[in-house]
Amino acid sequence: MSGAGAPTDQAVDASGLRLAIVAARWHSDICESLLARATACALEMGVPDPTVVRVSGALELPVVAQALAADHDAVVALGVVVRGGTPHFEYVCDSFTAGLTRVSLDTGVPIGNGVLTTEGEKQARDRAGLEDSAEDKGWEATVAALDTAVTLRRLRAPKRDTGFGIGSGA
Ligand SMILES: Nc1c(NC[C@H](O)[C@H](O)[C@H](O)CO)[nH]c(=O)[nH]c1=O
Ligand SMILES: CC(=O)[C@@H](O)COP(=O)(O)O
Repeated sequence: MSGAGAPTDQAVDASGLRLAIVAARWHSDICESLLARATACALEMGVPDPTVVRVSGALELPVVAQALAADHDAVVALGVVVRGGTPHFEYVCDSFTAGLTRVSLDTGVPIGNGVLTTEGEKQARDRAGLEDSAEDKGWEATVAALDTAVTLRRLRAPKRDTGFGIGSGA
């Protein structure tokens, strides 16, 4: 069953965080649903005003995600890649996936991957958070990115001086 084992009911207080969403235009009706669900999730998690930009296809997602990471605390990448009749599907999927991971590690900014990679349109629609979809990958990618950003904010916060360190005279 698709989505089995995914975390459920994740709630994140991401208020104050800067979020950007970059969405591809291929299979546009499905992409629009991914984008609507990502923005709805952002609002629910305390981020009512994410930056939203569009690119042509999945291959263009990493370079724009990299630019957005320069001044945002989290980025969500959305798109739909459906297998066609040539090996191009494999190259597109390998390229954008490796690209988004590299951007995240290079910049230290979480990149939520909400790009559907499917054998056909039905599988994509079933994961796009539509009325009759079984899964909501736009929402999931946004929760994951914001949850990670909140964790990083906590890890990177200056450590409080408890006054019990060496030489504190305590
Ligand atoms: N076939 C799909 C593509 N292909 C286009 C590439 O992503 C890229 O825009 C092009 O090769 C020019 O660099 N993109 C998708 O997002 N979804 C597809 O199904
Ligand atoms: C993922 C793709 O690039 C694919 O949709 C393109 O279709 P084809 O492999 O038939 O050119």
